[in-house]
Amino acid sequence: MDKLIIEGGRPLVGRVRVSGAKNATLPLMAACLLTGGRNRLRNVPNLRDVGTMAALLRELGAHVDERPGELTIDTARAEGDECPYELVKTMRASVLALGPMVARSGRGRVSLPGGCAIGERPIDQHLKGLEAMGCRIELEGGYVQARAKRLKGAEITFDLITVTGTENIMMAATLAQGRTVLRNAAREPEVVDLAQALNGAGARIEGAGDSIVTIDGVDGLGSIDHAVMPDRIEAGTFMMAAGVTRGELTIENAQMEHLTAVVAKLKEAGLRFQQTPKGLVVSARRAPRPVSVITGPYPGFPTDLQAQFMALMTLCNGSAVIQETIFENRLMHVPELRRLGAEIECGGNTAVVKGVRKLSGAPVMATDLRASACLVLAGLAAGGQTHISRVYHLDRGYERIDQKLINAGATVRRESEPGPGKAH
Ligand SMILES: CC(=O)N[C@H]1[C@@H](OP(=O)(O)OP(=O)(O)OC[C@H]2O[C@@H](n3ccc(=O)[nH]c3=O)[C@H](O)[C@@H]2O)O[C@H](CO)[C@@H](O)[C@@H]1O
Ligand SMILES: C=C(OP(=O)(O)O)C(=O)O
Repeated sequence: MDKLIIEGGRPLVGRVRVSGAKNATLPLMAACLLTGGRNRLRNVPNLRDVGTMAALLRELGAHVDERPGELTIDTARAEGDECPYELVKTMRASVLALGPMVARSGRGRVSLPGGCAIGERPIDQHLKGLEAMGCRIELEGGYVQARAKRLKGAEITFDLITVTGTENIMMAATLAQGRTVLRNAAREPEVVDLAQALNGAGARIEGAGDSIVTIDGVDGLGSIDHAVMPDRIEAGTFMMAAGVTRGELTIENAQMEHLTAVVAKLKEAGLRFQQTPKGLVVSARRAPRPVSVITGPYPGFPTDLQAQFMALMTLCNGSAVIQETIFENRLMHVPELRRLGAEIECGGNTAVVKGVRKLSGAPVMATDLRASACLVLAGLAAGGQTHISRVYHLDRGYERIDQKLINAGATVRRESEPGPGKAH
């Protein structure tokens, strides 16, 4: 297990480049199962989760060739139909293989993902969608088993907005017989990226990015050849890094249109944004103004940036209220932020952050991916040394973050510490 040691208290100044999005890459990799051919994904981030999804595809019989920034995934022989517990327990997104497996071969077995640090995260909506398409679902021995002769198009209204649920059913529907209409679908840009890649391979998906998505099933797909969209959560994290250290970062590859709600809040807090030929320049000169946020499905404020935003607000000149509405247990960074000197009161899923003048370094522990990013930001702003243990969480979703921060002037060191690793 690695830990990060950050010598904080200095502004970050320099350039950072945003990598391809984890949350777009994982469904795209699963989508390759639908094609039964040789697929190419570009702008792929080098992340632990990408390695796990590659291992899962290999387990199913695919040939995966990993090169820097690129994956070739040949699914001609991917006849396997079981995603085992050992892989699913380290990455919930493994469930994205279920829809494609059933669509392709009429059967799929996936270990039930179960809860994780941020909440219970059931998959009932994925299963409801598959059942509506004619699947028989059985739960047995901790596994979900789905079977169908050929999936049939259906009208499906999700009870709540689910990102991977929308992606799973959208993928399954591409090879179903007839038309599928998804209502109350997730509108996240990663859903759009997936639909574009599938349409490029011959799928007939309309409306991705809206809450109603229509998919006309086809008999087969050609190959996927697609460049993964930039990671909007990583871009947002860097914006907040500039803000919390009162520095100036030139962020390359940031897509502002995916971050409208976030940029609006950061501007309210006093951060400055300037689009230049070299990238998006984000800067801050003084303590942020207090700004309250409520997380919501896209285009709302993303839950995956809530913790990092809280790190920024710990140094605001007033009080900010931060409310998490997507996951029931996603404020675990609060006690760790307090260890760095933050003043935060929590009630249920709401945190009231009373800005302090400065944070000071301390040993802290990362509990999940975005909580880790929040602690990195707070550590960069805090005077003295912050030791962040369990950074394997961070490595699930941020490509070489320590190196990127060092390039922007941060003093960060990675050390290994004894003990077993666990992803969730
Ligand atoms: C790989 C990936 O893309 N992960 C993202 C995806 O996760 P993921 O797709 O797992 O998250 P969902 O959008 O499904 O979850 C939203 C809420 O719906 C609930 N729910 C979901 C499905 C279901 O069948 N039943 C149910 O009750 C969840 O417990 C949660 O409370 O979207 C989340 C919300 O933006 C992000 O935080 C994750 O980074
Ligand atoms: C919660 C996240 O990811 P996952 O859905 O893969 O656990 C995240 O990216 O913040």
